[in-house]
Amino acid sequence: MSHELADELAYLAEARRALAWMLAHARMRVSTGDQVAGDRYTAERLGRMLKSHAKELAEEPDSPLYFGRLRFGDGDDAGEHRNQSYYLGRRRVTDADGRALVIDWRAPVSARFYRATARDPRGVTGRRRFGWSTRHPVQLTGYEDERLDHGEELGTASRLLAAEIERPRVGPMRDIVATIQPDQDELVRADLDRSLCVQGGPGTGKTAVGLHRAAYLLYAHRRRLSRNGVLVVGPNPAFLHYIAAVLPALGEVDVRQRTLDTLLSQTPPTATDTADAARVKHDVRMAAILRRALYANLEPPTGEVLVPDGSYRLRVSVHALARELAAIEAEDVPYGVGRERLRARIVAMLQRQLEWHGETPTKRWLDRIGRGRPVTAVLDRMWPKIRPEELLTALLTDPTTAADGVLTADEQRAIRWPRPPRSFRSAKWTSADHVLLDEIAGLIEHPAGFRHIVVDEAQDLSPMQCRVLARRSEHGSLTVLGDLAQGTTPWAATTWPEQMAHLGRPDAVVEALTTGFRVPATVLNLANRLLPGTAPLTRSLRTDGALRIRHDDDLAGATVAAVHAALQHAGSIAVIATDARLATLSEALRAAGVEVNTADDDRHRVTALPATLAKGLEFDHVIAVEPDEIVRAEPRGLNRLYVVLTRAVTRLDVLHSRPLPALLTEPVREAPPRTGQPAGCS
Ligand SMILES: Nc1ncnc2c1ncn2[C@@H]1O[C@H](COP(=O)(O)OP(=O)(O)OP(=O)(O)O)[C@@H](O)[C@H]1O
Repeated sequence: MSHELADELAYLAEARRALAWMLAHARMRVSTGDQVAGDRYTAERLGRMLKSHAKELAEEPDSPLYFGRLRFGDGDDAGEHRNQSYYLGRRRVTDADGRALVIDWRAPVSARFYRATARDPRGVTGRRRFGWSTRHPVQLTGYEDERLDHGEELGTASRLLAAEIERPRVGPMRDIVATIQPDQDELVRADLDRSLCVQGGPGTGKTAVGLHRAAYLLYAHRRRLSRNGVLVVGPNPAFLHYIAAVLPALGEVDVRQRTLDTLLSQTPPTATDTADAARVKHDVRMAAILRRALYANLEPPTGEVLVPDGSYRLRVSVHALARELAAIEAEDVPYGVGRERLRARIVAMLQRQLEWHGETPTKRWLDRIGRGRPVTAVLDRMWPKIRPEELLTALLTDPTTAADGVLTADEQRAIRWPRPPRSFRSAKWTSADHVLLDEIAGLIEHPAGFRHIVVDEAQDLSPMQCRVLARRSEHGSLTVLGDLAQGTTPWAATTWPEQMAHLGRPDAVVEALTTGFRVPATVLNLANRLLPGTAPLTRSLRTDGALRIRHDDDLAGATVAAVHAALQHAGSIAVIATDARLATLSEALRAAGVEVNTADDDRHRVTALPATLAKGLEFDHVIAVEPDEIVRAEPRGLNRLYVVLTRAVTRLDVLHSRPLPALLTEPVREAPPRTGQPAGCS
C-alpha cells in the first residue's frame, strides 16, 4: 500500500471516529433535551429536532463520508484557504474540538471543487476524487488525482465519473454530489433571486440539477426557506416516487414534492374532459374570461346606505357609493380585498358623519357598523361574496356572456356542460377544472406562495397551469427545467420565452445543458431521427450502449424472450408500450414466471410501464414494444416515442410487428446547420 493511501485510510478512520462521537453526542442531547428546554412545547420541538439529527447521523456510516479533497496552494488566488486542505462530503463532520474533518458540498469553498480548471485553478493545486465500493459496509477503494498546478485536468474523462454514470440503476434516483459538472454547478448555485430556465436533451441532468439546487438553496438560505419555502413540481406520482429519495439523502426532508393535480386539490378529479374541452380550458384566454365572469358580479348601487344610530341617521349616498366602487375597481386588488375595501370606505364615510356630530366612534362601534345589516346588505349587492365553484358552475353551464367575443361558438360548445349539475355542490370537476378553480381563487385572494419552486418537465404545462405556479412564486423565484422536444401534451410549449412569460418570468435567460449522462450515443442517434432538426444538441458521454431492433409477429413472446435475456445483465428493466398493449404483455410475463413490479410492490427488476408514464424515468434496459402504435396513440406521438426510447441507460430493444415509423428507417437527412444554441432553445 502506498504511503498516501495509508494516510487517506488513517484520515478516514479519524473521520469515522468523529462521526461516532457526533452520534453519541446527539443521542445524549436527545435524552437530556427536554430537561434543558423551558416549557413542554419547546422541549417537544427540540426533542424532535435532536432525534432527527441523531437518526441522520446514525444512517451516515453506511454511505461514503466524503467524495473529494481539495488542496490549496500559497498563491493570492487561494485567499483565506492558503495552504489548506478540505475533504468534501454530503454533510459536515466535526470532532470533539469543533474541527471540521469533512465540509458540506454546499459550503462556498466547495464550489472550487466543481469548477476549478487547470486554466482557472482558483487557488486549487490539487483535486482528488475518492472511489468507494458500492457494497456495505462501504470501503475506500482508491482515488483519482488532478494536479491543476501541473496543468492536469480530467474533465469528463474521469474514470470515477465514468464508473458513476455507468453504474447499474436500481431503485430510486441517486444524488450526484460527487460528480456535479461545472456547468451544472453554475446552475445549482445560482442566486436565490434568479429565476432559471434550463433546456436540455434527455439525460442531461436537468432533474438532478433542480433537486441539488433545492438542497443548495436550503443550505445557503436556511432561515428564509425554513417552512414551506421550497416546492418541487413533477409530472406524475411515479416520477415523484422515483426522485423522492434524493433530497432526504442530502439531508433535506422539508421540501414539498407534488404533481400539479395534488398541489391543487386533496381529492383527485372526478370527471374527464373531452380533448376539445381540455384544449379550451387550458388556453390562456380562459384567464380573461374568468376575470370578466367574476367582475360581472359587481353591481352599481341602487339605493343609499342608511344606518340608524341612536338619535342619528347616518347615510352614504348612491353617488358616493358609485364613486367608491369605480375607484376600488381601478385599484386592481384581489376581488376579496376589493370587497373589504369597499366595506371600510363605507364605514369611514359613516364615521366622518358621526364625528361631524361631535362624537368619537370607538373601535367596537366601527366593527359593529361594518358587520351590521345595512352595510353588509349593500356590500352583498354591489360586491357579492363568490365561491370559485359557484362561478365556474355558472360559466360551464352557460359560457355565452363571459366568453362572448373571446371563444368561438364551437369552443363555447366544447366547454359547456351537456347536463349541468343542480348546484355547484354536486358538480364533478376535471383536472383542468381544478386549474380554473385555482385561477378564480387567485383572483379572489392571493394564495400563499413559496420562496422557490422547482418545476420539472415544464414544457408540458399549459399556459393556465403555468399561471398556477406564477401565482405561487410572485414573491419568489423559479427553476424551470424541460426539453421542448419531449413535449407531449396538446398545449406543450414551443418556445421557452413564451412559457416563461406564462410563468411570470418573461425575462429569464434560457440556459442549456448539452452533456448527456444517460442515453448512449447509438440510442440517442436513433431517437434523434424522430425529430429532425428539432432534437436538442446533446453530446452523449456514453459510448457503451447496445441497440437491437427486431421484427416479430409474436410480440408477447418476443417481449418475454427479451426480458429473459435482459435479466442476464445487472440493472433495471422496463417494458414500455401503449396502455392498451401493456396488459397483454404483463400477463405474458407473469405467465412466464417473471416478477413484475406493481403499484404496491416495486422491489422487482422488471417494470411494465405505459408510454404515457415514462417521462423523467430511466432504466438500464428498455424494451420498447410496437413503436408505430405508440406514435399513433396520440397527436404528439412522435415526441412520446422520443421520450420512450431515451429512457434507456445501457441497452435498448425495439420490438415491432408492424412497420417501424418511417422516420426511424429513412436515411438521415442532412439537418440544417446549427447555430451555437440548441435547436430547442429558441
Ligand atoms: N454530473 C453527473 N454525474 C453523474 N451522473 C449524472 C450527472 N448528471 C446527471 N447524471 C445522471 O444522469 C441521469 C439523467 O439525469 P436526469 O434524470 O437529471 O436528466 P434529465 O435531463 O432530467 O432527463 P430527462 O429529460 O430525460 O428527464 C441520472 O441518472 C443522473 O443521476
